[in-house]
Amino acid sequence: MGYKSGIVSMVGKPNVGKSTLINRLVGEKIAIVSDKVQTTRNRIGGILTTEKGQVIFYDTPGIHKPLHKLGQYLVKIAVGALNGSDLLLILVDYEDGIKASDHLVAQHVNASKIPAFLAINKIDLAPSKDRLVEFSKRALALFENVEKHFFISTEKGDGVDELLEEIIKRLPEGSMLYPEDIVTDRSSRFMAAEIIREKVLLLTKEEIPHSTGVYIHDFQDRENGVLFIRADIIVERQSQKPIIIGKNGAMIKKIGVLARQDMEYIFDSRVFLELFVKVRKKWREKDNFIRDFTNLNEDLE
Ligand SMILES: Nc1nc2c(ncn2[C@@H]2O[C@H](COP(=O)(O)OP(=O)(O)OP(=O)(O)O)[C@@H](O)[C@H]2O)c(=O)[nH]1
Repeated sequence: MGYKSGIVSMVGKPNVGKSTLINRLVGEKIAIVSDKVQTTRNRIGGILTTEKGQVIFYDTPGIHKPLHKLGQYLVKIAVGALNGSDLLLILVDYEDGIKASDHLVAQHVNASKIPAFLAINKIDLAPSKDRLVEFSKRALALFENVEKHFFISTEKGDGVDELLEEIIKRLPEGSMLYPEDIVTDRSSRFMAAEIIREKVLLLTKEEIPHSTGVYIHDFQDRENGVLFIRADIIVERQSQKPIIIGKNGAMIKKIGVLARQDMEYIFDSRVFLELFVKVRKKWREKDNFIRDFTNLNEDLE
């Protein structure tokens, strides 16, 4: 068998574990992970190169019913991302069960006619094998193009190696699409913005997450070997600003420290990070703001 290569798009409702799986597979912190829904706002290619093949993973934003303009756009990316994939990897969540959002995912997946694997995730939370089998039957009934299904725990790692092996086997023969040492096709700017947003989500409460954007103003290698990054955290309401800044600046300092630590690890460089908070009313309704603050790279219609 020759060398394999191809694109695998992960699909599944928000919070099903797509980012965790990509991180586990690719082994570096690429897609940001949080326990709040709709973390992933963009397509993040995690690239995995082994002796047998190269897989380009796309982590698509969760497909869900759009509630506002940004939501509509996210759905558009999720559906658009399926075209051009060699294989779809559908994730369903044992813990959360089959919901309306899974039916929505199934609609898009079935319409695409692209071959698919189904991964039943979070099996570490299942009380018995029987329950899992019963759940898998219900999940399989939703999808028309599933060739194989797998039981996995992206968090614990169970079943992930076997899944990967089968994915590579299923891809077409072909040479590497990217150099061996590349793990993502996203820009460092994008990664920096996502890291900051992850820390905001992690440290603030419910009122903040869905209305937060990050805009990277400066991203420069300085002569002294320090990477200088200046970024704005964008909120929608004046009342949200003090939450992010915190008492005497304590919160923004914490966000900055945690983000900088991750950046230094990922960029393998010392990082100087400067953060500001800006209020942009209703930015999620305005195309130019959406483009800047979510770092989306595709044209809005
Ligand atoms: N117990 C358990 N939790 C998991 C597993 N996989 C993911 N999680 C948790 O589920 C939550 C969501 O995981 P993500 O990887 O961010 O999910 P996602 O599908 O990328 O989410 P969106 O970006 O919102 O679409 C996180 O809190 C994970 O820690 C698993 O196998 N077992």
